[in-house]
Amino acid sequence: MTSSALNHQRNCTGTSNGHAVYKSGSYQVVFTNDIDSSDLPVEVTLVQQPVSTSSQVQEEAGISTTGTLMTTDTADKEQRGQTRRVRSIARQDIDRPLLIVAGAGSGKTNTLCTRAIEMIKQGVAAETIMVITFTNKAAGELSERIGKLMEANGMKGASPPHSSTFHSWCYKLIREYYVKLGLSEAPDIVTEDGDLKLALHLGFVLLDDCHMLVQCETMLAIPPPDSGDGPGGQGMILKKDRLRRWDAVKAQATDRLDWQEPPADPAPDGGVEQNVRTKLNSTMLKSDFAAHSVLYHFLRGHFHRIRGLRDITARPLARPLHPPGHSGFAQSDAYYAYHLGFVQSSKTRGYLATSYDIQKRSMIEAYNAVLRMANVVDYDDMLAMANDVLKSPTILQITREKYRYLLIDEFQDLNTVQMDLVMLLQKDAGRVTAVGDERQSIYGFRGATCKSNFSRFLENFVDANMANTNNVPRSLVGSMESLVINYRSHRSIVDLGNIVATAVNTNSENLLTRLRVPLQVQPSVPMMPVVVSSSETAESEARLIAGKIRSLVHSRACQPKDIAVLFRALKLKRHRPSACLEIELLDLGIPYVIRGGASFIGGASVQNLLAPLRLMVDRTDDAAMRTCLSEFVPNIGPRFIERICAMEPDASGDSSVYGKAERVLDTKVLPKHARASLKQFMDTIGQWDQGIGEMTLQELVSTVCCEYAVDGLAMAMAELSITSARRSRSDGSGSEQNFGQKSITTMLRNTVAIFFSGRVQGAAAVKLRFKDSDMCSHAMLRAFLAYVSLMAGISKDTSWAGVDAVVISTVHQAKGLEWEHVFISNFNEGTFPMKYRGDPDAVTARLDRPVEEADSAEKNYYNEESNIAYVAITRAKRGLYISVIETNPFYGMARSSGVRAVPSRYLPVAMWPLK
Ligand SMILES: Nc1ncnc2c1ncn2[C@@H]1O[C@H](COP(=O)(O)OP(=O)(O)OP(=O)(O)O)[C@@H](O)[C@H]1O
Repeated sequence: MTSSALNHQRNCTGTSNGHAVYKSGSYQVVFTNDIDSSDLPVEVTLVQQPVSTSSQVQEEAGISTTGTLMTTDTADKEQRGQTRRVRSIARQDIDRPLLIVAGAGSGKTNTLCTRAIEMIKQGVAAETIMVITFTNKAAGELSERIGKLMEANGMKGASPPHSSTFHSWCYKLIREYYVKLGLSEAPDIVTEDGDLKLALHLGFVLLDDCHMLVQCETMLAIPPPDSGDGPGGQGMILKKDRLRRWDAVKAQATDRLDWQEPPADPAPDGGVEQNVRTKLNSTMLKSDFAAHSVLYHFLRGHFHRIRGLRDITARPLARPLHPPGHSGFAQSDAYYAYHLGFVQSSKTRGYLATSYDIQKRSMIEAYNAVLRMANVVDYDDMLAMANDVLKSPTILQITREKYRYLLIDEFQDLNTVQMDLVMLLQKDAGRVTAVGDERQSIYGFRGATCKSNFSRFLENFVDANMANTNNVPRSLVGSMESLVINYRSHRSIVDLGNIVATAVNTNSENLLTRLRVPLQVQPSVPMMPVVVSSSETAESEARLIAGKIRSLVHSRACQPKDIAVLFRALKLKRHRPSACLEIELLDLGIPYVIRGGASFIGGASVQNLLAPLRLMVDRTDDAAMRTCLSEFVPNIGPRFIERICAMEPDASGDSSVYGKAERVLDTKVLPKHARASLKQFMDTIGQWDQGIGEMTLQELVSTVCCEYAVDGLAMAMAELSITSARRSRSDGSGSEQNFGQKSITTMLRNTVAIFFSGRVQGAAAVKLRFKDSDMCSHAMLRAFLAYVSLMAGISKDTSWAGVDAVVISTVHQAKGLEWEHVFISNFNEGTFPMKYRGDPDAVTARLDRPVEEADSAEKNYYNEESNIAYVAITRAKRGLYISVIETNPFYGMARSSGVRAVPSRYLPVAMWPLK
């Protein structure tokens, strides 16, 4: 018997209105099934007792409460009281430091914005105020809130304070003072998708099998044949086999990368990617020794790593690793992600400066060297370089004058370098306001130094405005305020947040634990139940959530954009945890967008199918053409694709792969059977293109699916995860294969339907006034493809901002945001928290961990995991729906194994779904 069932037996106390009622402590658990479809899993609703848990939690924390509901008058008074309180905090001496430590939804950001307005009211020039946060979205929200407050305070039209992210502010500084960094021109920002992966790829590409590894090692250790420099360079007699091997290395590299002889001068408009290629090409071809050695180290770092990986997984790298845009890229994406993740997190944590092992160091150094050669900076560079710029006393003075007041949101997320920047700017003046919440510290894995941020603030800004009341030694206190009322959420959501926040055994009693008080709710806030549901599988969970979303949207309780579904992670190996939900939402015609992870619709199986359509709107889309060649043209493999790519551009300079494929048909470069298949493909695309204007978009998409959907099936099965693929639908569609194919086809057809539905407010379809009965045009097709990219989380196109769609997001990406209704998927052990694997690389090494706590890595890890649960819960304003899956599909708990998944430890036992 499961523990939830035990709990069921223990607590059942009778029935009420047809529902079984269970009591546990101060909870009332109502066993209900209020969802229309009878085959849905049973849902359990937690309703708190009238004298709510708020009072219990507050009493335990020593906070008195009457626990009674207030009248409207009282609520108004309460509201006015809070407004006064926020103002009084905001007005505290603006020239002195202020630290506000408070829980989720308690108005920290609000208070920060109000303080900026107070500063302007008191005569501070707006342009000397800098309000700073972490993400563009949060910075945008800050601007919006400040704008509204300015309007409310009669300052409409006046110039607002600067609001920026740390990174964009640092980048501005670097661009202004790049000469001080010894750079000849201002660096560009490396692009996540292209350049970073390319930098790593340049190492990988030569190393995709053992044979090549050995060759690279040998060949790169000696200068190439035409070298005049380097050790043993001049006059060195190279044996014939070595010469041959060198040519072989170069030939393979040429094949893989479209390696070209570098032009005399890099094309000025060639872009960052071209520059990286050109410079590294020349290191190979011209054998400039210094650059050659950089490449050598770069490669060395990688193949040690790759060998290590190979040992761990005991799997050879069977597939070549492909550059972004190459048709095989999706498969190798995981490798890039792994290596990029490693390099970036290592840089952030500053391993380079510590005694990290030599291979890893050389890998990072080499990676940095590639970026420097291309004169691009990544996000870590921006911070470190800004710190370097500010080492100049003159620049520091100018910058301090320019930004006299600094206001920081999400203070707990600063890393050491960001904290150093704050100190550099404000240590003497102390005109700094910081707001934060230790409970929302979830970026330890990226180097955030939460605890030391607070203590550094307090130690450095000892000039206290006022002491905190929680027995914090006055000598330590800079200036603190605690906001204790949550203005965002309904009572039961706040209660659950408090339970998660207090249930966790935190580290020893420290300053912050003394500052931490449970959140209270506005007494006037009505009580809405937190809904806990239990589903058998990921598929039934998806149906349950999608069904609930449909009822919310249909009942006009809210719009799709007021709803979020939060996942702990959106990509686990090759599984896409959101895949089932995406299918269900599309089935129901509900638009969605993905934030912070990979979606099923963004995965290779669906995106490959869109490649022919992409080609139709842009024949020069080489990535789409390569995808089509490798996925949909029989008899054409990687070798033939490279032969096509190696064709010369035509007289007009057309160097597109599509153009080359057309020309290759008139040559004997490919064997007859391959040419025949290629011709058939090109004819099909040509026919479809001619058909544009004669069929609707729906017909066009259906035609493409009919022709090609079956080809991407294997990948789709993997992405849907085994359990999804095994699902047999009630419509009797039968086999796994049918299901996969049907899913993809239906998904795309449904996506088209949503595109036209007019639901996607602010979207191009609406702006351009397309109708589903219109014949498809190139403009319509382009808009549709842009929409799919947005849904998939691939696009960063801002013209789609404000799209009315359900947000599917990771918890990390949801930080600082709020929605009317929040669903949390898979609230199981193993997901919330994710299992500690004891690997400091992967999870929890933190710079702020004192030496004596070194053995408490696991404890720190689970602390941060509980913060993640806390952040997820506290994003909800009105409705919180927690879903437990009984057979957790992502952690090997297959139903057949008989192992039942356990609800998350953060869910009080009284709330466990009963079966
Ligand atoms: N004094 C107030 N009166 C009414 N509503 C408020 C007040 N302060 C904040 N709110 C509302 O409560 C919600 C949360 O506010 P805010 O985002 O400022 O909190 P926060 O402490 O920064 O939250 P988090 O740390 O979870 O991101 C917002 O919807 C905001 O409009």
